[in-house]
Amino acid sequence: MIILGSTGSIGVNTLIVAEHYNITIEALVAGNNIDLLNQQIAVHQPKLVAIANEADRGRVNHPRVLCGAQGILEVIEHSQSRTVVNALVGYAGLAPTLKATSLGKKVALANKESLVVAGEFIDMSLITPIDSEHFGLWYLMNERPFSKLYITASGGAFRDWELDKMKDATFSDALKHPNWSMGNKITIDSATMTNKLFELLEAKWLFDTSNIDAVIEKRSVIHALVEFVDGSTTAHFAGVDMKLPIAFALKGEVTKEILPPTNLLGIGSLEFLPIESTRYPIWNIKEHILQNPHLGVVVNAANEVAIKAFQKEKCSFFGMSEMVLDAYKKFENVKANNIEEIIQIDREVRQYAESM
Ligand SMILES: NC(=O)C1=CN([C@@H]2O[C@H](COP(=O)(O)OP(=O)(O)OC[C@H]3O[C@@H](n4cnc5c(N)ncnc54)[C@H](OP(=O)(O)O)[C@@H]3O)[C@@H](O)[C@H]2O)C=CC1
Ligand SMILES: CC(=O)[C@@H](O)[C@H](O)COP(=O)(O)O
Ligand SMILES: [Mn+2]
Repeated sequence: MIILGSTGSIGVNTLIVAEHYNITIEALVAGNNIDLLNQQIAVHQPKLVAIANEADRGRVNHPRVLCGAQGILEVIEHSQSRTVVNALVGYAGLAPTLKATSLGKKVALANKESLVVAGEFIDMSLITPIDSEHFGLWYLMNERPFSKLYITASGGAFRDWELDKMKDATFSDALKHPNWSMGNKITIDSATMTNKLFELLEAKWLFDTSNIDAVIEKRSVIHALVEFVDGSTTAHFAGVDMKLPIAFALKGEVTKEILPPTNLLGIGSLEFLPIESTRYPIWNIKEHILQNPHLGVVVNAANEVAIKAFQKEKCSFFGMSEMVLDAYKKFENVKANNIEEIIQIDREVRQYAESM
């Protein structure tokens, strides 16, 4: 197996699961965290390694180190492994997903942006999601006909803040996720509800349905619900730990305990709340983008520019969704016919967003 993004939140959890199942690690890909990568190299002895920057090559304790975006593609190209775990973050994960699937490799996909940006052009038969909600949906559906899918949202860092106070929220405020410990980008996306919008699109491509919605469940005890044609609804309860979805993505079936069972008497009351666009302005486009999922490339590109601007204090918290919604309006008539056009649209949207 090869792991793209081994030094990140998902990558580290994936290595724990891989050790649990004695899965051989053929290659590791990291960005800048060379110290952690060297620790992982010492334990897993990969044949091949890639990192983001050439300047760090000398610090990596390995004889075969590739670098940059091209280096990641070469790792995939030269690997014998049938499975690639894509735990890279953002648009940077798309080309590796396309490379792996073009070689017929299975992709255990945490990098949801691959599907948000180019789901139409990805072979879903090779994709297994590493995402708690989509694992839950798959677990519940169990190949039975359903009438509607639901995923839950924690509400993110500002779910209980006064709207007025959110106007002055900072990047570090937004990193305080109420339930999960994750990488920075997804945590910011949780605060704006962009992560949930992305997850609706992810589910559209994975399960070929737009009949899906999201509700806030603040405890993140329930991750997904499926409403079946008979009118019954089942819910997926699981602990706040990605090792369960990862174990299923790697092993297909899991026959022993991965997480402590849910203590039903310890949960207390559960509540489902609506996602309101006054607090999460990105939710204004939810219905439209579900009917026009090809516009995911626009939202993702503008969102990545907006997050960088927010981090550099060049825009406010709500300024991020203003940037995204502006770009969405500007590019609402684009439709890519192939990956080359996806790449072009991404470039144009980023240029537009950066000029705002
Ligand atoms: N964290 C979670 O619980 C969940 C995450 N996801 C999704 O999984 C993906 C990964 O998320 P997460 O683990 O939180 O992200 P992190 O930011 O924690 O990790 C990202 C990983 O990608 C590496 N990386 C980033 N840029 C590059 C680059 N240019 N070249 C090589 N490596 C790079 C980082 O390296 P380094 O750190 O060494 O710089 C790190 O190993 C995202 O798409 C996210 O939406 C989905 C569900 C849950
Ligand atoms: C763990 C996981 O799957 C994340 O996508 C998490 O669900 C994000 O939390 P939010 O529900 O706050 O977006
Ligand atoms: Mn999720």
